Amino acid sequence: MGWLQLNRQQITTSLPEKCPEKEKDSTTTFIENVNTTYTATSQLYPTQPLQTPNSQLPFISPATIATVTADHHVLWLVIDNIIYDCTDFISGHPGGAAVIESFVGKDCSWQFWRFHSREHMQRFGRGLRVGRTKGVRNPFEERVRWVGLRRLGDDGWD
Ligand code: HEM
Repeated sequence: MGWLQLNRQQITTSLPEKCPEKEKDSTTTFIENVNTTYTATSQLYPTQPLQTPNSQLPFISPATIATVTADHHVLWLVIDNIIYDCTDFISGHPGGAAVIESFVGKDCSWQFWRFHSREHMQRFGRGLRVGRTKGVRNPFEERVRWVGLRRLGDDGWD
């Protein structure tokens, strides 16, 4: 699968033994580490309440998605015309960061449904919704797999 790169490695960073930073409170945020691009964008396009139906999410055009994600500081994905902000989620994604990074600003609906259930989406995806859109392209064509008269994975849910 050309579009898939699994990354299960645990990325750990440790400070050298004699580093003075080790003495400091681990909750300190250093100003040079604050991503102002993301802060501004997340204020402009906040994640939406869990109870908001998809149809009532704010509409964000494909052009805006392209602009917002252009510098890859803001990691938006589109799945079934819903925009998910994975900027904070990416570091904890069990499937690794690379797969999410490779779809920033793009549609990845069919790839997403190959690996996740509806329950995954409800539990982990719903809280990441920032808006809805229409017309964002998936860079890869889906190879349709057929089982009898039904499409594999088609459980009738939308
Ligand atoms: C809204 C965005 C996403 C959310 C909330 C999400 C959530 C999750 C969760 C909860 C798991 C663990 C599943 C389990 O325990 O069985 C997972 C695993 C995984 N995800 Fe995602 N994911 C997202 C986007 C993506 C995308 C775009 C891809 C690639 C197309 C991807 C590929 C994978 C893979 C390959 C795994 C590992 C599957 C396995 O080990 O069987 N994810 N993701």
